[in-house]
Amino acid sequence: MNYVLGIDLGTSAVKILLLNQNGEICDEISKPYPLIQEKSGYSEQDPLQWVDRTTEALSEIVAQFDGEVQDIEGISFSGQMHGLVLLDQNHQLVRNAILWNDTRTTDQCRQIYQAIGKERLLDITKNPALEGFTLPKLLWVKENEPDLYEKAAVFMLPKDYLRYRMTGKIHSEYSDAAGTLLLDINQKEWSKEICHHFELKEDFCPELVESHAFVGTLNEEFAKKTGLSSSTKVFAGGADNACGAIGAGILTEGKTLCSIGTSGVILSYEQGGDRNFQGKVHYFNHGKENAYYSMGVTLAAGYSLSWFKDVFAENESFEELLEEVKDVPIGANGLLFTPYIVGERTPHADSAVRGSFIGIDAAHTKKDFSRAVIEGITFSLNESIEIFRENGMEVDTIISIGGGAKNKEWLQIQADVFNAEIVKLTNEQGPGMGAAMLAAYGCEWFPTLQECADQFIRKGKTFFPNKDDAEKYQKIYRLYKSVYQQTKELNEGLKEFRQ
Ligand SMILES: Nc1ncnc2c1ncn2[C@@H]1O[C@H](COP(=O)(O)OP(=O)(O)O)[C@@H](O)[C@H]1O
Ligand SMILES: O=C(CO)[C@@H](O)[C@H](O)COP(=O)(O)O
Repeated sequence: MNYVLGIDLGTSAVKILLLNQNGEICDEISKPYPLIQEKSGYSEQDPLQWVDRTTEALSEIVAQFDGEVQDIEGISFSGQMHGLVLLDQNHQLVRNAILWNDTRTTDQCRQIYQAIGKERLLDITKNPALEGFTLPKLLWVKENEPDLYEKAAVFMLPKDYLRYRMTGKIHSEYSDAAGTLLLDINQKEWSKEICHHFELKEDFCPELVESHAFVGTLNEEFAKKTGLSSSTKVFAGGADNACGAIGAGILTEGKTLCSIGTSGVILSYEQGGDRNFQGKVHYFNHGKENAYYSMGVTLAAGYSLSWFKDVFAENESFEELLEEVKDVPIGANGLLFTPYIVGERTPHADSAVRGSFIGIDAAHTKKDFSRAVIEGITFSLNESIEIFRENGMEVDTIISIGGGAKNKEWLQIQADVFNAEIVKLTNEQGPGMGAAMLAAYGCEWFPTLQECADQFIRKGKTFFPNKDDAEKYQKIYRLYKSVYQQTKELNEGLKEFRQ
């Protein structure tokens, strides 16, 4: 029996899966690492932590593995998107990585529009200039840390840096490159026009490959440290949302995904790069060759819940925190939460807005707040579904993955708020499964990714919308939608008091 490893370099942790040829999970290990948040709006990580935690996790997997280590045939990756990693000429790190949920770059987004023009940027990249994307981060470093910028010889995305440290080879791949604002997503090449505008040398952007491309084998040093064989094949991998989609079988038109991790996304498969959402949702290359996906993003989905838990229920598990949610009626006894705790992306690209609890009553207890938090996150994701529906897409069945799919009350809330059937997968492992599938496909275990999905992905319980409950949620959703406009100005006024 042969095996593959899927490495999901998430925001909260690296999660590694060992899968056999039947798609059965033989081992899984997760190692957390911290966020570095020096100021409000800043979010960084030390890339060396990614490498060290991955090395530890792989060593543990190998130590627990009772087969022949040479039978672990391939490795691939899924990575948190958009993060900027800068290397100098000797391929040493220049600074910490600036992550996708860092929103310090509002001025740089403005500069991008001034230099390229909004319409032209949309033509080339299919996406607007958002604080979370990579190019604005690069311009921020240029403006604020010119000495460090001078030293930078190449930029990388998080999982591409990890792969470089495992193989010694530098590459980028289309699904993650699509989130940089430097890729011409239809031509599948770094945009000369954008690079030229910002004086980026040609070799500043790594060579582009497909997600399933074989990029080399493990280097001797990494193999020795982990106990893996140096003949293990390494495949490029994909952006975490592309991999989440692969791992959930979102490989044909009409399929929709809801993923609640640190961020939350509603993602829809696109066969071509030609649908026009005018930048209202993101549009990226898929991890499947020559395919795309569109997606709306809630910046702090799972993060809102983990923030709430850390601040108000530090010693409780997520299960304990959500235990009593079922005893609270729809609408959390009149309490409404907006999850804008680090700003928002879809539908409000706004880095200054912040979250709110509206309607706090002396009778409310913690369980009302817990329910309000998960309802609010779900309302925010519903705003992305609304955009898809307004653009003529039918969204009647949604595969739900990520930490948020672990709780059955929340899955039912998704069904009722989205007014769609919600399918849970039995072997749901989020993006790590997609990464492992890219390795399995790369190893030629299957002629297509679809055949790999047919073998590996198993559907579990379906949650059906309840008509009465869906109607109640519609009413509250209308109120939810008005909170953004009504609190926008207040939040701008409060901005100067944030640290
Ligand atoms: N048992 C649970 N029930 C509901 N939500 C959960 C549970 N466990 C984790 N979560 C949510 O899932 C999030 C983490 O999801 P995950 O997919 O692991 O994230 P990431 O890939 O961003 O690191 C947490 O922030 C939390 O809000
Ligand atoms: O910024 C985006 C997508 O545009 C995020 O989805 C990141 O890719 C991080 O994902 P998670 O850690 O929440 O999985």
